[in-house]
Amino acid sequence: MAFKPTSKAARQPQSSDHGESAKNLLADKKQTSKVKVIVRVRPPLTEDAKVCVETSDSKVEIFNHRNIKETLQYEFSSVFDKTSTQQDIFSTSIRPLLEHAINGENVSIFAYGPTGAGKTYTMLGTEKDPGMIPRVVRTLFQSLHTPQGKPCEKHMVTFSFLEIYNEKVQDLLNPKETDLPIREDSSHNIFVAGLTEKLIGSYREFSLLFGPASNNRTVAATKLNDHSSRSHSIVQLKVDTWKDNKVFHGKIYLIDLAGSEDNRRTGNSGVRLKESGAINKSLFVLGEVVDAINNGLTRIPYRNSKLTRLLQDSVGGTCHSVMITNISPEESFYFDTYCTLNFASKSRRVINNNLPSISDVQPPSEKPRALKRSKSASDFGPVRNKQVKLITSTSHSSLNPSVTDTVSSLRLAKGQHEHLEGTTRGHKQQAESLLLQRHSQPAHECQELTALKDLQHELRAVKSQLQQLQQQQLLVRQHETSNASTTPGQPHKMHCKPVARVPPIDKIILKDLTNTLSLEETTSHEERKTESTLSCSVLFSPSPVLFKKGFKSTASASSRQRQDCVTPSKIRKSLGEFQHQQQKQNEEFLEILNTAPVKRLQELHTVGTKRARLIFEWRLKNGPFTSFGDLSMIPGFTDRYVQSLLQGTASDDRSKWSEKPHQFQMTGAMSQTSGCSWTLAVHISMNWLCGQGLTPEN
Ligand SMILES: Nc1ncnc2c1ncn2[C@@H]1O[C@H](COP(=O)(O)OP(=O)(O)OP(=O)(O)O)[C@@H](O)[C@H]1O
Repeated sequence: MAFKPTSKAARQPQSSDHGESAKNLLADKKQTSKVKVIVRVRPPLTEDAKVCVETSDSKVEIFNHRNIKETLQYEFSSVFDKTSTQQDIFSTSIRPLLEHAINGENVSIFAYGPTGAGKTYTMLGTEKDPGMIPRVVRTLFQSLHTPQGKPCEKHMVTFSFLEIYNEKVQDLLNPKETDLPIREDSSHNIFVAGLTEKLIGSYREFSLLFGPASNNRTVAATKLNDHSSRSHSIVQLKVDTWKDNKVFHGKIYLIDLAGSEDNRRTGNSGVRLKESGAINKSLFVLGEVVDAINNGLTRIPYRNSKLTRLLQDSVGGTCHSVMITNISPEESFYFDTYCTLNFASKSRRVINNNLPSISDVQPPSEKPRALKRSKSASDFGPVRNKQVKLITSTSHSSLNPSVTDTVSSLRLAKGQHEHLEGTTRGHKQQAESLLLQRHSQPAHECQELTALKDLQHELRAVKSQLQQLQQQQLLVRQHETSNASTTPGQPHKMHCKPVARVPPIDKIILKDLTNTLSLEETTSHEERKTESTLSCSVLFSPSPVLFKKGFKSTASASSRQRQDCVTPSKIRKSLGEFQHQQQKQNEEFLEILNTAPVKRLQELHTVGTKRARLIFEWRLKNGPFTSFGDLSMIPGFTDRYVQSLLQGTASDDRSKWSEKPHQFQMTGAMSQTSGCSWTLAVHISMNWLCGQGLTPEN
């Protein structure tokens, strides 16, 4: 190498004496380049795994757990499915960026995703199938070498390797340095003071340093990944280029982020739990930074974490960034995938598949219904596979919509069940380890006592949620069994209890509402209460399509008039609208919880400054709320408070409604299932079938 490293202050590509290229760069500075977000779906890890992710062109689809009639569709710059190779990703999305670094611009490439989704595989790869890091270095040197394969004297490359672990910068080339400061020079270049920089002239020189240094990375086994990366590992390549007696400084960051974690599933405790808090906080801030850049905001919160502070001169501005979002296709990772897609893409389309819901159970139609979208049997993973299969098996007679829908319901209930079981196990482990600590230390020294209390509290909430789901699962399974045994052409039967017959849901709903109306006739005051209790949150006006169209409009009329007015189709429609509205409101509320600043949060009903700050801090530490249930994990947020926050009513209202089992169940379902309107639908319908003193023969 003919050139010595230049001073850090010289690492400013936009200096006015950089010649023509620099002028162009200066002109470009006005434009802020967005972070390109691509998605990679890894192959299922076992052959018989059920998958829940479907990809097409630049779109990713998953089913909507809040409403099984719907599909969520996300759009990205590019989507790489399970068959994609490292070479595909490198040649289409990464290689074009290298030219920018050689021209003196900054480039960052980072892999984001939940633990076990394939980030390390994508960035590092294997010996046989190298990932982005080795490919970038190899290709960079190929570009910098002369056609004869000799190093070109116009360029110089320095290599550094660091990790950010628990918000501390550690030098992986010199592991003794464990907490290096991040600084900014007078030209706004960001650098790590004291970080080892090694001059490298070939890929071989790089691998000789990189291999051993990788062993210094902090990895540990979690329940979901035996070699889980517990830190953000960052390869830094500085590329200095001399041209026309001027020097251009480019920088490439190659980042394997630590996995975004749901500690309820990873079973993390103690040190792992602390690591996890730091991981989730920095990823949350990274998400905010990417959002701010992609939305063209002027204030970008780089300083809120070490990771984003370090990336300040390499993400946004004139820099070129690609975020590779890794997701797992297995159904067991559904909630991770759902959160990751929401993180990576702030916009999504909800597609109504127009399938009947479990509350729409009807006798089979005469002719098989055409599938709305004519797709192959592999369409949308096993959910649709199963539907297609079931449809085929009944195609000689009639399509029984309830069977297909119930199967989806059951699968979802199973998914939630597994999720909660994982959660419960995780909490138990955490509680056990904290208890151990408690016994081994004097009480006043045990800093984790508060955490233990919170965990025990949370554990109780999760257990009751689990019980709910188990009951639902049982009911749905009974329902499925009865449907599956329905022979083609026969009227549809639904078994609430073994071998029991139940009339079509229309009649049940009508009867149910008529009962309700006669109850309501006794007190119009209670009717008003019902409305407010049913509203999920005081944030939203008490809903009520159901009441506007059903209960309310008929409450003052005579019983006969009411029956005329409340037709089954009206009620079904109202129910559908109600569920839809409920779901929309829930999503809006979650959105507020996940995005609103403290000032906005404190405007929510019963949320003062202190609680708003607690919500905000929890979000910072643990990432976005995935459901309303998460609220009860915030220290000081009791179940009772969360319920009253969601319902917007004093908690003692509930007891009044226990007189009316269907209403009580509706509110109960909403609060306990974190606003999952699908569960609400199951509760309503199952309760209609089994509760209210309705025998199946009625
Ligand atoms: N595209 C792929 N093809 C084949 N196997 C893959 C692919 N992606 C990931 N895997 C495998 O999946 C497992 C988990 O991958 P990996 O360790 O890269 O996950 P990760 O997202 O880095 O997890 P963590 O955040 O916990 O470190 C590994 O066994 C890996 O070999």
